[in-house]
Amino acid sequence: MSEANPEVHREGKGETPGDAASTALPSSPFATPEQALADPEALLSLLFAWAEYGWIRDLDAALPHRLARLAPDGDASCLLAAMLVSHQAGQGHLLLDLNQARRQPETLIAVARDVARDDAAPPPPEALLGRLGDDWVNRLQRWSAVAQGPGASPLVLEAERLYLRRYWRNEQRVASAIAARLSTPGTSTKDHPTADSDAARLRPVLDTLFPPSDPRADQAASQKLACALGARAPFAVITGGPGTGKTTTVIRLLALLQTQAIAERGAPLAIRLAAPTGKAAARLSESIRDQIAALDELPLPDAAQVRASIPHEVSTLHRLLGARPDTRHFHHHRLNPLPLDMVAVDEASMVDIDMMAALLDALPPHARLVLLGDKDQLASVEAGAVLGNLCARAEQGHYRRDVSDWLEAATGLSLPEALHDGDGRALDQSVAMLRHSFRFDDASGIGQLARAINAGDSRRALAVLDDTAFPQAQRQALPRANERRLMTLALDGRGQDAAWGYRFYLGAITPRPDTPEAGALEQSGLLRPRPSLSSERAEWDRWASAILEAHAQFQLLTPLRAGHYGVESLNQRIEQALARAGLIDKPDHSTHWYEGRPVLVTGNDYALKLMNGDIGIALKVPVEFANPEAGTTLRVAFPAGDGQGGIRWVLPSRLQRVETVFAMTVHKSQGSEFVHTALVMPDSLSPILTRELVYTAVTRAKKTFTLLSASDVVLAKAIERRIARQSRLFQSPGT
Ligand SMILES: Nc1ncnc2c1ncn2[C@@H]1O[C@H](COP(=O)(O)OP(=O)(O)OP(=O)(O)O)[C@@H](O)[C@H]1O
Repeated sequence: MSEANPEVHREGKGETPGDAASTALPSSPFATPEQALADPEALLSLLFAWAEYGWIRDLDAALPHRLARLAPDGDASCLLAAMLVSHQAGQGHLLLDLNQARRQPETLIAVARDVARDDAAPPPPEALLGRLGDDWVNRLQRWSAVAQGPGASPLVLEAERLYLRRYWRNEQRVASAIAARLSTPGTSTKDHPTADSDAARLRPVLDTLFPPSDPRADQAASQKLACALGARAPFAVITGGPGTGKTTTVIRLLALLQTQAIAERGAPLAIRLAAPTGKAAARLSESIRDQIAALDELPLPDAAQVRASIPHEVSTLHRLLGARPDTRHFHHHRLNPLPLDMVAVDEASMVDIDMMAALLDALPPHARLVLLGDKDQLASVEAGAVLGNLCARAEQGHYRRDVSDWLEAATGLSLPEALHDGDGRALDQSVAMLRHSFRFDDASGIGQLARAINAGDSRRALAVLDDTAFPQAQRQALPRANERRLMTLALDGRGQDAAWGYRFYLGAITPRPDTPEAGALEQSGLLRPRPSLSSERAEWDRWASAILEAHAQFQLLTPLRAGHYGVESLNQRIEQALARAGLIDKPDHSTHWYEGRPVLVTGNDYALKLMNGDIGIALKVPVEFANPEAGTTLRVAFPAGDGQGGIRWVLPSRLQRVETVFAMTVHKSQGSEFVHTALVMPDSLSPILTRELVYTAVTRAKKTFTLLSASDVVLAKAIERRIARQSRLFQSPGT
């Protein structure tokens, strides 16, 4: 099933038609399918009509247009394939499966049923695809724009799969760089211990990090095994749901590797931690501080040196690789590799194929790579599903007997029989799955809900949401006409069980005495009086920091950008409701900036040190701190991410790429967490509604999740539908 990018998807396009018209009527201004397939010019005009109808992007129509000039020997079916491969890339797929395109054309391009039946509309894509003969592949093979492997042609054809060259090259680069790490020769060397003696050397350190006497040793067993696997080979993936201890495990893995390096080489490894977005990097920076501090309690040899050698900061991948403005190229690459022995990347599900290829390219061959992430979350916004591909077999383990024996020697733990596989692939031996959530146990509604969604069990998911035994996960019906219910949730949250809406943080900006939120703010220590104009900057920082923390209590999520339940409309309607309730002062439509406006940064800005995903709040502060004469102005307060509660104050006029964020797309919420998260599900099906999307939304909630759902059917269908991004990365046996 194809998946849509929220940036281009319009609500209400509906399901793809199963029985679309196969020919246009004679009165139609558009070419018939036969005419379009017989004449490249007619096809190109039809493609532009499809773009106008919003069925494909302008970009998708432009590629065949360009190739028709560059390589005029291609016929209309070749140009159609070029459009489709571009369209597939826009949907996150690395390739176009020609076989699928012919046999299930309706799965490729979503065209609303009513539009497809409209006689005035152009013939839909499947009317053409259904007419392509078996010789489509041969025609493509003969086209000069296509090559069957390395070369300079814009397209690559490999066994009935057509790629844009960039994606083909990057898929190859990622596959071969990982394969090289999986088959590192001499794997029983000091650097890559796999021999039994190495397992014996790891054992005491692993037993210190995960003491068998710990009352939670059983729950932490998969963490201990993951640590051992991570030390065994120069490539490892650690996947697990929310709160399963990915951060805990990676910090202990670093402690293990550094303990060994210090003992054996006399010096620690050069290690960096990275994440795909600024927000994810800041969140990891915060949680590793606690994890590193927790190492203090363990009697590790050379403890102080080990702790000091674990990075305390996390950078974005862009910064690690040295992004160069306005190009895809980085400062570090194969010829100028990073001076490192190891990189660990968190939130790896958000890393697309291009970034993964750039990272592997920039790593020296000896450097270890550890990827951490939740395989069940949405894939990257850009093309590829690298973590998903790597973890496709993680549930069943597939560990070979020699590896499980080695693991037993290193950890003292034996693997369950079900995770064994005599034919396990090389990659399987480097993938560890954490199976116990320390945050959401069996009694937790969010844990139960996440499990039901992952199992594709929509009935169970609905039962959990309706079960009063699980108050942390609830749902409310959302009839389209019932705007009040939606706005009550946005403003007040659930009211009970301290699950607040936006009234909460706005109460931290302008306190309203004797309101329930004032009491709750007071209790949580977030109610600070607004500093006086003569106050020092530190005082304003503390005030803003409390407001940002109060803001992180609640976030409304939606799958869509456009339409009634899209972010744009929701943001406007919530702003109006807040203004009506006297909670914000936004005089009219033309006023974009007002005190309390929460904004989301939508692109990295290195000059301002703001990263994609950062959230800030506009606040009225002195023009000059500690100078009451200078008057006041609006500035946007962003967390400085310094671990000290520092604030970066930015003038609104300097912010080029921000949007209001009362509502946020689920895609943009990846890498963030909020105490109470609410998801609005639209009332009609669309390809964007998938299991991964619902799971990602639910797992953004730290304590409470509310679903606003217009239709049980839409929710059930979404949970049953999986994203299947097309790529060949580690998909075939023998890898
Ligand atoms: N072995 C353990 N023993 C006790 N507590 C643990 C253990 N592992 C993790 N925890 C606790 O569980 C919580 C979640 O752990 P952690 O942050 O490492 O998980 P995560 O998978 O990285 O979470 P996230 O979903 O935020 O990515 C933390 O409070 C952590 O201290």
